[in-house]
Amino acid sequence: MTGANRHYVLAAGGTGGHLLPAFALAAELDRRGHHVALVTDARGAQIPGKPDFLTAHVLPVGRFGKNPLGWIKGLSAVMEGRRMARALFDSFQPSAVVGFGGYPSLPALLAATSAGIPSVVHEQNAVLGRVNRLLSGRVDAIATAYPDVERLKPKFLRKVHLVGNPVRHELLDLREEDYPELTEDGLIRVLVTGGSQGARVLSEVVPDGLAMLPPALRMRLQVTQQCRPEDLEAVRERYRTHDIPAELATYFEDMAARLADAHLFIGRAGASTIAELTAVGRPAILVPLPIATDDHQAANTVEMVKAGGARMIRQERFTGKELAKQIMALADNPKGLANAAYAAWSCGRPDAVKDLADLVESFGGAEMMDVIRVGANTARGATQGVATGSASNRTSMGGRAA
Ligand SMILES: CC(=O)N[C@H]1[C@@H](OP(=O)(O)OP(=O)(O)OC[C@H]2O[C@@H](n3ccc(=O)[nH]c3=O)[C@H](O)[C@@H]2O)O[C@H](CO)[C@@H](O)[C@@H]1O
Repeated sequence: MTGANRHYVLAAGGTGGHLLPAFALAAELDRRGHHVALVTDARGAQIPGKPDFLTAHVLPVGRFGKNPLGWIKGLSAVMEGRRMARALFDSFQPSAVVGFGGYPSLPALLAATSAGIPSVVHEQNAVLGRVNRLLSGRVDAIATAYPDVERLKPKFLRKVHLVGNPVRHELLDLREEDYPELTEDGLIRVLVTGGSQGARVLSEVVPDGLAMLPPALRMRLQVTQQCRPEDLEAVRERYRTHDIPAELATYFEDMAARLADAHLFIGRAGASTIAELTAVGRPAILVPLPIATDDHQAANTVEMVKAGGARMIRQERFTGKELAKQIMALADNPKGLANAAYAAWSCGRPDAVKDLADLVESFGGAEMMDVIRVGANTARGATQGVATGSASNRTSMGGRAA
């Protein structure tokens, strides 16, 4: 489709939420024979998971303080970052620059757009982040993870390409596997995680909430729960009191195996968590982080909830009683959880990294944007005039019809 041996620069900063999709795209572009460089900040350079071939170029962070001095400092860091990015582009000669959000994205994309280098931003959440918002008028394309993205001006919809969020291979491999068997009296395995940092509220509410389920259901529970280190002992004690078997850890390295076994997920609504649940097809009770910028975790739940694959509980209403009520609503008949699993699966975008790489590759050669207008995988995306990724992700569910 396109020639190999092009050069691309990816810019992402701060947290794994921005860096991990950049690493996934870097690996895909490298696999296609291109050269890739990363522009990040000091924090981003420490995030584990960077492919070995990827050289990281560190830019100063341009945080804008609230007072005039903070503003001047922020602005001068952005200008310095822009100058450094421009010097890198002069020697590396990228065909396109791709920003994933976080502070380093801003100077890198400013340098690209002012030099006439094609530019793309990828938004992982269902609300356009601050840096992506600032850049949306200047860049050539906006890749999104959800059909509806808040805080995106309608006049920029024509630049939008729905691709999804990249998901690790070992999780994608589970997409064609069946939902784990759920018999009338067999085990119900519940997985609870709070995102990369864990979440205290899950430790406080989930054990007692599960204990409020009717005895016939409660006796079948087997829990796997991520807890912050300081909460581990108290949570262990709660489960012991309720006589519910539970395996607890501060972080599970084997998420693929954990999700493969789980009948139900309870946790936060970070972008990767949602992408993984919908890639594998697991029903969920989602409790968005209330302090997430522009309430983006609540927005992230909308598609899954509408499809019937998840229930959302606001943290201020997240009590044991409410949790038990929502679980009962999901598992209201023997096929309830399996049906919800299928609904979750139908929201998955397993071709995210491929579609994003196709979009990026469409720059810099004779071939242009039409190559990624390959289908319409949501009616809403189509009516908005949003170019979408591959439609192939919606055709089957590996024999898991409920
Ligand atoms: C607290 C915070 O600011 N979170 C933001 C952060 O996501 P944050 O990194 O907190 O959460 P995500 O859901 O995006 O990712 C969590 C990742 O950790 C993995 N995991 C989790 C627990 C565990 O025991 N083992 C494990 O491997 C999950 O499988 C997943 O891949 O960036 C995302 C993308 O911008 C945002 O949507 C989130 O709102």
